[in-house]
Order: sequence, then structure tokens, then C-alpha cells
Amino acid sequence: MRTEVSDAKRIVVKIGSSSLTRPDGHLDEVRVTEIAAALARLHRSGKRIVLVSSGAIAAGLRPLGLKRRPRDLETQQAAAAVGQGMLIRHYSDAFAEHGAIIAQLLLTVEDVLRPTTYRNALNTFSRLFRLGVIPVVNENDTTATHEIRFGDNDRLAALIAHLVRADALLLFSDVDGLYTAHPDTPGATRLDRVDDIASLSVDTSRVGSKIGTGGMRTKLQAAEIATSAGISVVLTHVDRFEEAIGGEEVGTFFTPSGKRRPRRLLWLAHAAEPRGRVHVDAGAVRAITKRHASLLPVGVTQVEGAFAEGDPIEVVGPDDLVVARGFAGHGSHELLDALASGDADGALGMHGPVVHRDLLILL
Ligand SMILES: Nc1ncnc2c1ncn2[C@@H]1O[C@H](COP(=O)(O)OP(=O)(O)O)[C@@H](O)[C@H]1O
Ligand SMILES: N[C@@H](CCC(=O)OP(=O)(O)O)C(=O)O
Repeated sequence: MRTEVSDAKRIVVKIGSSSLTRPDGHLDEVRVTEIAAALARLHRSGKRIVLVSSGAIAAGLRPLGLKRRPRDLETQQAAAAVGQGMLIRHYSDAFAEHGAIIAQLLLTVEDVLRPTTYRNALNTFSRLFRLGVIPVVNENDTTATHEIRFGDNDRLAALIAHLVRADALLLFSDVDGLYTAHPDTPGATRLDRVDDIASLSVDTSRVGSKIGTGGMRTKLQAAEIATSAGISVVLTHVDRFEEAIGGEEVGTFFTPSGKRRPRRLLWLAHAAEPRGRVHVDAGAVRAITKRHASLLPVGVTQVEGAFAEGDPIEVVGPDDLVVARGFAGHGSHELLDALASGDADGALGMHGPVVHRDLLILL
């Protein structure tokens, strides 16, 4: 029994497109009704719930006379714009059958990370909870083009779980858990439990169903965001909805590994566009990854891009791999001058590190 889930007071439930779509590609209205009934029951039992639901594009196909999910982004966005209203109407009617009121929130990953919009979103969630309303979230597909392509409803759900301080995140899909490789691959087996995502060796390279986007890659990213913030994650098939919510041992359970991280660091890891890069030597990589030390000027070998103090930058190791992101402690010009002087530590030492350890996030 997974008491982390059965005892959870705040739960974020994410339903993927693949679980809401019939074989002909259209919205599965029966499924919407079942999900609403189960969640309304949970809500009545006193839990605070957020539903993150895809399915807008699928719902928009029939009214637009489309036979399958369109390939081009503009038609996908148009289908989502048509379908979202229909999707939310189905949910609204189905929840109302059980006496529950829902609210529609259309957000992007940026919205839940950028300081001003984050606060507004948080206020709205808090007030809806107090009013006893169930928030139903989808990406704002009109502006979130990246998400349509990469299935960021998974990441969005994890970030919302962080935002509302959820105890558990449940990811429902068309597969009954995380497999060692694509489930069609001979010999692939399902993992019951994952304690450390970073040390996993599973193949997520094959994209998902024809309907969904992102496949397992974005689900693992979501699990990483949530578990590293102390939130338990379950990934399973939508047919296992009731069991998963009841804490039964279905699908794959991801053990929470960390404590909540400051929002600024989440923004840095998941939304910020780096303004530049600093290349560092092997000793500096060891210092920041193993000893969790600040990045000192002495380890910097090269500076790329133009950035100011406080801008997000990437830290790149000698093998050209990005090892961390951080907020720059110095602007790029200052750093370049210090490097040119041949004594970076002497030139900058008294003014602090290139990236302070508290403003650094390992990738
Ligand atoms: N290692 C793996 N384990 C499980 N499923 C995988 C794996 N690699 C790829 N997949 C695929 O990921 C799909 C789920 O992702 P996706 O289609 O994006 O779903 P959703 O619409 O629910 O977000 C599964 O149907 C499966 O085919
Ligand atoms: N926001 C879009 C879908 C994005 C998407 O496909 O996400 P997912 O189901 O998580 O793979 C929609 O509602 O159709």
C-alpha cells in the first residue's frame, strides 16, 4: 500500500491525450465522465485536487471535419482553440452530475515560473481551493507552441504540483508504467519503483502514441521535477485510475527525493533562456557537482555570449556538456577582462564567485 498517495491531501492528476482519445482519434467522452466521477468522489472526501487534462486538440477534430491530429502547428492550435471549450463543457457537465464545480485555467510553463504570473496563478489556485472548486488546467495552446510539440502538460503538471504544494502527482497515460525500453521492445519490463531517476538507464527515445506528445521523456522530466521537490509520483494506465488513487501498487512509483526548491531555481532549470555560457575545467566540474561548491573564477576557461550580473547562464564542462545552470555573479565583460588578466581569481576573488552555490542548479 502506498500511503504517500492514499494519505495525500493535495493531489495533482494529469491525464494525457492518449487516455482521452478513442481509436478514431476523437475525444472519448465516456472516459471524461468516468474521470469526473472518480475525482468528484475524491473531492467530496476532503482532498484538494487539481486536474491537468490534455484533450483539446482531440475534441476539436470532429467540429473541424478533421480525421486525425493535424501535423502543422497552426491547425493544431486552431483545433485546440475549438476543442478546449468543448472539453471543458464535458468536464463541467460531468462534474456537475456529482455536485462539483470546476474552473478552467489555461497556463504555460512560463506562467507558473515567472515571478509576477506565478503569484497571480497561486492566488487563483488558493482562492479556488477555499471556494471548494476543482481547477482543471490545460496548456494555453494558443501561445504555448513549444508545449504542443513536446508534450509539456507533463512538466506543467509537475510545476503546478510544486506551486500548490501537492503531496502526490499522478500521471495517467496509455501505458501501465515506465518500462526499461519502449513496451513493444522484446524483453522490456515494467519498473515498480524508481528511487533515483538520475541513475536510471531506460530507453525513452521512441516517442509515444500517435496521439500524445513527448512520450516517456517528458514524464520522466515531470517525475524528476516533482520528486526533487518532495512530491510522490505515480505513472500508470488510466484504466488503473481508482487503484492508483487508492494507493494500490500499480504502475511505477517514483520516490520523493528532495525538499521543495525555491521557485527561482525551478525557473532557472525549466524555463529561463540562458544568456550565455561559461566553459569550465574538470576541477571546477568536480567542485560544483561533487562538493556542491560555488563556481570560482579560477575554473573558468572561456566565456560565451553577453550577459549581465544576475542573468541565467549555463556552465559547460570540458566535454562540452552542460553540467549546471546558474545566475551569473559577474557580467561577461567583467569575466572576460579577468580572464585576460591571467589571474581571474585575483581580479575577481574579492567580488565573489562566478556563480554562487545557492544560485546554481545541477542538470
Ligand atoms: N521506456 C518506456 N516505457 C513506457 N512507455 C514508453 C517508453 N518509451 C516510450 N514509451 C511510449 O510513451 C507513450 C506515452 O506517452 P504519450 O503518448 O506522450 O502519452 P500521453 O498522451 O499520456 O502524455 C506510451 O504509449 C509508450 O508507447
Ligand atoms: N494541450 C494539448 C495537448 C498536449 C499533449 O498532447 O500533451 P500529452 O497528452 O501530455 O502528450 C491538448 O489539450 O490537446
